[in-house]
Amino acid sequence: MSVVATDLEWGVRRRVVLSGVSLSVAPGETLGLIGPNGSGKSSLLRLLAGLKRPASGRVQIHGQDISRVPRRMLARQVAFVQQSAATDTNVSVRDVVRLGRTPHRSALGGWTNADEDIVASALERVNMTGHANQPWQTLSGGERQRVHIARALAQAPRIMFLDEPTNHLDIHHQIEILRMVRALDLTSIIALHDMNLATMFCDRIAVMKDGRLVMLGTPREVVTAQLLRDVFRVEAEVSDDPRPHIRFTGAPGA
Ligand SMILES: Nc1ncnc2c1ncn2[C@@H]1O[C@H](COP(=O)(O)OP(=O)(O)OP(=O)(O)O)[C@@H](O)[C@H]1O
Repeated sequence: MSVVATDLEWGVRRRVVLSGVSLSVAPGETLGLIGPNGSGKSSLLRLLAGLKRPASGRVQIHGQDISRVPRRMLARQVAFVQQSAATDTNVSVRDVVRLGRTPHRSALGGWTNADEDIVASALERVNMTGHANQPWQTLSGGERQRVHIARALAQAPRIMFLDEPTNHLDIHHQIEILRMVRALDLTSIIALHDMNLATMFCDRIAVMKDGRLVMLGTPREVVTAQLLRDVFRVEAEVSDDPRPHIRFTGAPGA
């Protein structure tokens, strides 16, 4: 499913947080969202997923304005993996992943074997089958992150939004999770701080700065020494074989 944003504006009280953001993500594409702290990545993801309403502008998913799509229908199509999301504490890992099935269940329909199989396979995909009966609150930070991703997988969405999905993960699981998301037959938009991971796993990269989208293109077009200096205020060398790879050399003037 495609995601198209047109001229989004959003703010809090009198402060403008996002301004003039337009972008278009093709069905099946993996888009990376990068930018310094506070540049508006999470806010933009929330607007694109329909969790917040823009002050002006609009978001269309599969050609439909999401402000007109009923919430339940939207929840069947869109999954959102938040940064360090809180979950009710007194539940098992399997119960957390079962929550992903909620939008697909009818008011009268019970829990089916098909639901249980989907939950089991979501746990398997993130390597958490052995933890299925463990209380949620006893998990490590990285394990929680993987369970949140399993919950999103159990939702069987057509579009997945992920806000810093790798921030608690060891390098093996960072790569595994991004490889898995990329291999899924869905559109994904992923806010990431690690630019080398963004260049490895994203078809295109969008760059946010001060609430504006300042660049959008392939990793090769976007990830340059100039961009790293202008947007992130770091000096770096970017090699280009076969994808851009960044070696940081210091802060400007350091
Ligand atoms: N509900 C809110 N109330 C007040 N300010 C907010 C709110 N939501 C976001 N902001 C502000 O908007 C700006 C953008 O925040 P956002 O979380 O979108 O940035 P980000 O690029 O995701 O940052 P990070 O890389 O640190 O996660 C920040 O300055 C933040 O303080």
